Amino acid sequence: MVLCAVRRHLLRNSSNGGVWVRLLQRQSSGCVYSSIHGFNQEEITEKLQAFAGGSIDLHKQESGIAVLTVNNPSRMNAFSGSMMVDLEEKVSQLENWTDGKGLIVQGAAGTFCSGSDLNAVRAISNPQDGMKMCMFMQNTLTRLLRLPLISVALVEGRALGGGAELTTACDFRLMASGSVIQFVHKYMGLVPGWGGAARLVRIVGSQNSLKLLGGALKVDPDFGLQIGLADGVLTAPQVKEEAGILLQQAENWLSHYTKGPAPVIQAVKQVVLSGKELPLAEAMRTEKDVFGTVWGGPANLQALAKNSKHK
Ligand SMILES: CCC(=O)SCCNC(=O)CCNC(=O)[C@H](O)C(C)(C)COP(=O)(O)OP(=O)(O)OC[C@H]1O[C@@H](n2cnc3c(N)ncnc32)[C@H](O)[C@@H]1OP(=O)(O)O
Repeated sequence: MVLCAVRRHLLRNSSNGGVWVRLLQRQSSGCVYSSIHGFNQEEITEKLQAFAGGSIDLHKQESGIAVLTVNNPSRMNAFSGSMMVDLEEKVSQLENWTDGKGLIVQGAAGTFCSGSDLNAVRAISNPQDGMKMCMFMQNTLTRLLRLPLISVALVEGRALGGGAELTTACDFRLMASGSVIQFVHKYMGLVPGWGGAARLVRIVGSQNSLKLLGGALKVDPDFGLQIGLADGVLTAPQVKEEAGILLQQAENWLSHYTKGPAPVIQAVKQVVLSGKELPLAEAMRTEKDVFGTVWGGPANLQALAKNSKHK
């Protein structure tokens, strides 16, 4: 539905150089829930803000790769309510980053994320509030996955519960040696609610998903590679002083896919996303429209002028 709107939008503007800016703006409405589903963004934002602590830090780099850090180390990077609101704001900023090409999502201080802050969970343990929080996070994580950036979750330490769900809102997952992704929801008397189950099925299939959720299995890097949850394994540094090495390794890995001009990389993400999310005919039409944004564009004309050979 959203990409259909994007496609119509592109059609109206395909001869215009500002098309990508408008495409990005349009994507910010790429939510699953709106007022017609009884979702009231202001109301839940206010409620979440009451559970403070930690932050989501965004660092945009010259390379076109941004780093988003889940930062609440004293609680193993658990998501407080204010961090959920913070994440939504950072996703909005990324939607408007016209020079962006890639994104790395990591946790602070050597671990990824231990899910919802259990203190907040206890305070809003009624189903109504739970579902409002769930709609808020589904909207945000859907927008994160739909960013016109190639995204990677860099998993170090543990990704538990909502933290495991967050990894599925990225295009790829890189696991550091010794790391674990675990959908521990069953142990909490829950199922995923941040869209993690729906995305997991699309990544590892329904058989593997049933095993991971039903057994709350610990996914280490080898198991992650075997079932397709992990896309690569990185060697975790032995000493604290070398902590930045892992991020560097992840940037090197990602740069293989983000090398090139931003409009082309963003177009790559867009055609793959529409192929994944839309029925075939609509995906084809979207692909044609996105193609129209790069055909005859600066990168295309430069390549033609160079008479490129691809040996
Ligand atoms: C969307 C649904 C969800 O996400 S439900 C939440 C799912 N997550 C969990 O249940 C994680 C529960 N926590 C744990 O299993 C352990 O704390 C893990 C992460 C394995 C770390 O163990 P360990 O290395 O022994 O450290 P620890 O337990 O002493 O933790 C350090 C401090 O962090 C805190 N912490 C940890 N996780 C959370 C959390 N999700 N919410 C709130 N606080 C959390 C611990 O309570 C502990 O705090 P303190 O030092 O005792 O004050």
